[in-house]
Amino acid sequence: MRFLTAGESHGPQLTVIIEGLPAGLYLTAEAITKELFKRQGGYGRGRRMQIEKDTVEIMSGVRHGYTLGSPVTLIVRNDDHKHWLNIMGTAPIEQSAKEDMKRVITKPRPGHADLVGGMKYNHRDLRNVLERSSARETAARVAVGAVCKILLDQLDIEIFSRVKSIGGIKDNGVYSVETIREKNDANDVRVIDDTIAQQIRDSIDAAKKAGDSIGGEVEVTVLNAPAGLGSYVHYDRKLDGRIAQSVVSINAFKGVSFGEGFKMADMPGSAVQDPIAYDEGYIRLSNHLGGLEGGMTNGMPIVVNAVMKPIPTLYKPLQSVDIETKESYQASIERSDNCAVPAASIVCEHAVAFELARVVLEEFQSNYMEQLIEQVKAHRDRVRHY
Ligand SMILES: Cc1cc2nc3c(=O)[nH]c(=O)nc-3n(C[C@H](O)[C@H](O)[C@H](O)COP(=O)(O)O)c2cc1C
Ligand SMILES: C=C(O[C@@H]1CC(C(=O)O)=C[C@@H](OP(=O)(O)O)[C@H]1O)C(=O)O
Repeated sequence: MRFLTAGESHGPQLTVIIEGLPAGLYLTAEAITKELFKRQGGYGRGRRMQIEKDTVEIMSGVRHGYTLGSPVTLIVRNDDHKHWLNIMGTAPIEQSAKEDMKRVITKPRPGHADLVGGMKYNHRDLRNVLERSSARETAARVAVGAVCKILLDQLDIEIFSRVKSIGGIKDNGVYSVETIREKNDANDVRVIDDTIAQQIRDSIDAAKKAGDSIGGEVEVTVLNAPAGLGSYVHYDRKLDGRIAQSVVSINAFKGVSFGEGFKMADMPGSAVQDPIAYDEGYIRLSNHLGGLEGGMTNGMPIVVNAVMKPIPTLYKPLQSVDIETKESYQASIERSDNCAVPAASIVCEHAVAFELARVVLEEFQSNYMEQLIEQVKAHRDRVRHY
């Protein structure tokens, strides 16, 4: 399975084509949209999210509610586009109004793609860069992940996420799966502890007031993935590596780890490796490694931690240089979120869902859903008795 996304942040729409889905998967636009709504929310988002009502439309590959095995095309219209008709229009530059040309961006924001993107593609208007480098694209990635979650649900594989810290304020509690499942969407910062949720909101407000931004850490959990997905035999088949690529490619994500993650550097081996036992199947007596050994799932929950840096657009901008005059200026200010960690946790969850679904479809015969379900069941039975 693979996908392509297209679309500029203030263009007419985002488009996704997903190729390689089995036939016979029950898929509705409403179910996908439900996941997109979660990404739209979250404390710290800017005004754009009040303009949009991210709603998915299915344009191909589904008939009477079921996938056909042909490419599935999804679109999400940008409601904000109507405010950008002249700026994002197709009229040749000579016909553009002087007013619009004044909105050319020449003062790159440190930490965003503006300067290097401009150098690389030889753009003089940095809007040509930011329109595509914007995390608007992550709405399309969530749409893909939502389809993947629906597919994985048919195989009893569940994926969810939560926020573990924002701006240094941590929700360090050890929570059961049931608690996380029940509480991760219960507040607008997606932490489990309500007192910490309020401290985080205050911290986001304080950063906003100071013209600053903050980042944080998120956790994605995958339950009931069968053992043996991925492979140890070659670098690009290792599932931990594939998940890491998928997650770090999300805008502003700078690090990923599994299970105990970077803490492992300070732990002895006896506290890191997970002892093996047998109880009508192979189990582990702990899950420090986060469900992955040798680039393969080991049957335990997969636990992915990921770090998002603070948003680069600052209302109190840092020093920059005007690319036309080469003079020192403050960077330009684009309308912006000041913290998008809660929204980004949803993106991360869906990026992991894509990698999981992709590896499942590689591993098992999957022209149609019944075949896939049967194959996964047979595999689970075999490894249980191995
Ligand atoms: C959900 C989400 C929302 C974001 N919103 C903004 C924003 O409003 N303003 C901004 O400057 N960056 C925002 N970012 C981050 C930038 O898109 C990102 O920093 C930029 O594309 C540069 O890429 P890099 O940080 O991965 O190097 C957001 C990221 C995510 C995941
Ligand atoms: C549009 C989304 O996020 C955008 C991501 C983003 C950026 O620079 O990454 C900048 C902002 O764009 P705008 O200037 O249009 O408000 C965010 O709103 C979204 O998440 O759907």
